[in-house]
Amino acid sequence: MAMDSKPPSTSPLDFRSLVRFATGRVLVLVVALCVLVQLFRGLWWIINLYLIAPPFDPLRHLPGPDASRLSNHFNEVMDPERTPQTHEDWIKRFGKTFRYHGFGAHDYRLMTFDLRALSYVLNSQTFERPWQTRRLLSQLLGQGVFAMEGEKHRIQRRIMAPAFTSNALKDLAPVMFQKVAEELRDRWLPMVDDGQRSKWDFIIAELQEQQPTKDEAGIECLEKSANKGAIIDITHWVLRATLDVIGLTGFDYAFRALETETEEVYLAYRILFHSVENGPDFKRIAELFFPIIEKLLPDEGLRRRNAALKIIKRKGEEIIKSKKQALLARIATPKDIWDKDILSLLIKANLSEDPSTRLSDSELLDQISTFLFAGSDTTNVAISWALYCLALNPEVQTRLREEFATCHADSSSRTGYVDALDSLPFLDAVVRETLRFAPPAHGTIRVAMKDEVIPLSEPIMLRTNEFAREVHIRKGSYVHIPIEGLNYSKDIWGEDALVFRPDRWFSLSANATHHPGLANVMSFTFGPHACIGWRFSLLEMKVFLAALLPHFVFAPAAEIRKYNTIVTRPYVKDRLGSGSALPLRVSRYNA
Ligand code: HEM
Repeated sequence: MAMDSKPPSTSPLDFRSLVRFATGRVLVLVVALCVLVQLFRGLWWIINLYLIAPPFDPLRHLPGPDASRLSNHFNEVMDPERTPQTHEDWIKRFGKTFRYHGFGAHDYRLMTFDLRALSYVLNSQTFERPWQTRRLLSQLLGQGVFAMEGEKHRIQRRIMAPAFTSNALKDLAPVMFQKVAEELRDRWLPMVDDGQRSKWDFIIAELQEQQPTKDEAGIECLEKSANKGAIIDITHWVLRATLDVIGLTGFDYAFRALETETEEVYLAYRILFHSVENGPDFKRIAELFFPIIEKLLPDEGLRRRNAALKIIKRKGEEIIKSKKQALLARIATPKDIWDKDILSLLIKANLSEDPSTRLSDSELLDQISTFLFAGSDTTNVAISWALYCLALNPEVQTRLREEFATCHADSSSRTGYVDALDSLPFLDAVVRETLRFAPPAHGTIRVAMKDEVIPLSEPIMLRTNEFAREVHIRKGSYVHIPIEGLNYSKDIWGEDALVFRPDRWFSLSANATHHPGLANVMSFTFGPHACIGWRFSLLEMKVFLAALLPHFVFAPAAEIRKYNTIVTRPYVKDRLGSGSALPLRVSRYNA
């Protein structure tokens, strides 16, 4: 339709039309200008990102693998099936500090295995978690400690620290960890005795028909234990147990996940776990950068996730309310173990009169989500990998079982149970070796908040053929901290770093003894954002192994591969679509 652009004539009535006409024109002009400005900004952003900024990025001088304009190294640095080989190759070719490419040739990212550089980055206020990581986590967990930086983060850590001291954990262990671990054992005993069959029996039979396993150790174990016991999906059961543990120890809340899988908060968490298990697809990644997509194009997965979050929020509010009342009513009584559980500490901070340490109701709720998630998913994976490593190493399994037979807790002492477990050197070695060999978090990222210079312990040769003792990095650049790569570093762990060998913990090299990582490994990182729950996890792993190993023998049932979806999870090879699973053949141990 043709537009009439002739201005109307000027009678009083026409004057109003003229004003309307002019206003309309001005509005169109303003909108067009705004669109133009935005287009120009977008264009400038793209030109700057791809053409102007890269030639001035100081990281371009670093050695490292090259990528073409649109390719990237994400698979090389994030796929745990490839990273050990990639890291080894890159360290050989480029040294301990190099750069790789993120979203294309323009995107230089620093990766370093130099412990001095890492200490600098992880301890410095200049390097924060990138907003993309924080947004991803806050979509699931709200504004908990994971999403915080600066002063607010420091205060939240200080509030929660007393819940994670060795003493506080010693009180919780026998009551909660042990109780749940023994319940898991009691659930498995009849399954194993009756040779109960699950969907994994059929899937594995099908896989073996298609492709018999070639792994000699696997074949040997399979033959020895064939048709004994039951095939149990370890991750499925251990996640139920670890959710029960963190529910009871952290929040005095019984999911009863081991007993029955019907409790609504448990089911809501399963939906959340499921939403991360299969890794983010293209739409989820796009939503991270442009949250408006979520609103414009909601999908079934998003609706399920939001419904689950609503249930968690409602239940969380109920838990907080009843715990607040109980705490206020008990304030006059002598302190008991609940004074130091996570929720009591959070509620005390919520009730605090000091505004600098007070947590708002919504912050309190978000912390609950954070701890339920961080405290169950990671330990589930850690305990599952421990049982997998033992299944592949029957001699280690036997030795550990023999050590448990020598362990007797002093039941008259408050800390007797934990002290007894802590006195078992081989158990400690197996737990640390599992965390080194199969770290639940494959890596982490920091972003420079301003231009910075990172010191190095060893000089590097730049592409300009000059030596450098420091790396210049500009605001907005990413630093990739390769947790698994550092756990496999031959410099620190020796030539057999890629082998699961708990005995290494009895003769550590100087580099490993002085390792800055918590528990001497990189798995919990270090610095102000390091894992607050590291002691909790070590103890939980020990308690579960102590409850299970004296009763069961674990053997491999299928070929397993690692896949990274927030944490490094086990999957059955060629059955990735079935979700994360670790089927092991579990049989009774008869002494
Ligand atoms: C084997 C089990 C675990 C592993 C491997 C693990 C690993 C990690 C890692 C690597 C980080 C730091 C990430 C970074 O630097 O960007 C972290 C942070 C954190 N972890 Fe763990 N974690 C485990 C268990 C737990 C448990 C049991 C809890 C709580 C009960 C917990 C709570 C947290 C919290 C709250 C943070 C954020 C700390 C902060 O930002 O200040 N984790 N964890």
